[in-house]
Amino acid sequence: MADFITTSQKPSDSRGSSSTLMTETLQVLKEIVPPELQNPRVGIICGSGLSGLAASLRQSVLVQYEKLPGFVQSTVPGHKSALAFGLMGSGAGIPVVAMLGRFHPYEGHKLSSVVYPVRVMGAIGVKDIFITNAAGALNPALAVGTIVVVHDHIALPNLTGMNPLLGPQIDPSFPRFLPISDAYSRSLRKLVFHAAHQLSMNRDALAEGTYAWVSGPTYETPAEGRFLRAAGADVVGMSTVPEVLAAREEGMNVLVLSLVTNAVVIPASYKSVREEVETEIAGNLIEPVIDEKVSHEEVLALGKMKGDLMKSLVAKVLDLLPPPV
Ligand SMILES: O=P(O)(O)O[C@H]1O[C@H](CO)[C@@H](O)[C@H]1O
Ligand code: HPA
Repeated sequence: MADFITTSQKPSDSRGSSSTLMTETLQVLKEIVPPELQNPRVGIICGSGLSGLAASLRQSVLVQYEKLPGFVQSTVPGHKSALAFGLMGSGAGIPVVAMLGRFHPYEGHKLSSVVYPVRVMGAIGVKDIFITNAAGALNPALAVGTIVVVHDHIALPNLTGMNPLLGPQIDPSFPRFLPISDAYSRSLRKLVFHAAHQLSMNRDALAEGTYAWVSGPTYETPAEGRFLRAAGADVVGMSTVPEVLAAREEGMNVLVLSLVTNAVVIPASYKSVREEVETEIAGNLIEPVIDEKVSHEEVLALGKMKGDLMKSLVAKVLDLLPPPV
C-alpha cells in the first residue's frame, strides 16, 4: 500500500505528480472554475463528518473529483468527493478551495494519490492550508468535543518507510531533506486562539496537542493507546500527516485542527480477569466491565454536533489572516 519506490518507476510517476498529469488537472479546473476563484489563497481539508465547513462558501462552485485527472474517490462515509471553490469569511471574503472529503491510505489509495490534491492546491497558489480531522483522545484531559490545535506530530508510519515524500524529488527546487520541526505554523496557531477569544469560546473548548498518525483502519487497542500516550501524543487519527508533509514541501503555512470525537485511553479501564474470578469465588458482587467501543458512526455524530463551532472558528481565523504580502 505504501509508495515504496521500485527501480521500474519513472521519477515522474513515482509520486503521481507528473507535470503532464498536473497540467491536465489544472486545465479542467480552468474550464470549470470562474477566473476570480481560480487562485485561492486558502485551502481547507474537511475531516470525517466536517464537510459542512464549506457550507458557508459564497459564490461556490463544486468540481467533482471524478472530473479531475489524478483524483481518486473518497470511499469513507462522512466524506464527499468534490472540491468546492468560493469565498469565505466576512466582508468581501477570501477565496478558498475546500476538499469535501479526503483520501486515506487505508482505503487502498497510494500515498501519492492521498496528497495529490495538496499538490494541486500548491500549483494554484494556496498559501495557507487548514487541515481538519476527527481524532481519538489519548490525553485523558481532553474531553470529547474539544478542538485541538495541533502543534506537532508522531508518525510511526513515516519512521518506518511510509512517507509521501519518499522517492525522486518532484521539483528540484524542493529540499531533499525537508525539516519539519516547525511544520505547524506558530502564527496560524496563535490566530486560532485569538479567534476563539473573539468568539467567546469556553477556554476548555480549545486545546493544544500532538497528533499521532496511524494507518488504520482498525482503531487502537487499549495497549496501543497507552503506548502512543506514553510517547507524548494527545490525539490519534488515520489522516492529516501525509497532507502536512506535502503542504510543507509545497511551501504552505499549515494549520491543523483535530476534533476529539472519542476517548481512546480511558483511565482505569483495565480490569484484571484474575481479580474478577477471585471476587466471584469469594461470592462477592462484581462490577460489570463496561465495554466501550468506538465506532465511525459516533465519530460522524460528533462531527455533526461540533461542525458549526469548527466552521465559525475557521471563518474567524480567515478574517484574522494578515493581508497577503
Ligand atoms: O481523519 P479523518 O479523515 O477526519 O477521519 C478519522 O475518522 C475515521 C475513523 O472514524 C478515520 O478516517 C480517521 O482518520
Ligand atoms: N483512532 C484513530 N482514528 C480516529 C479515532 C480513533 O480513536 N477517532 C477518530 N478517528
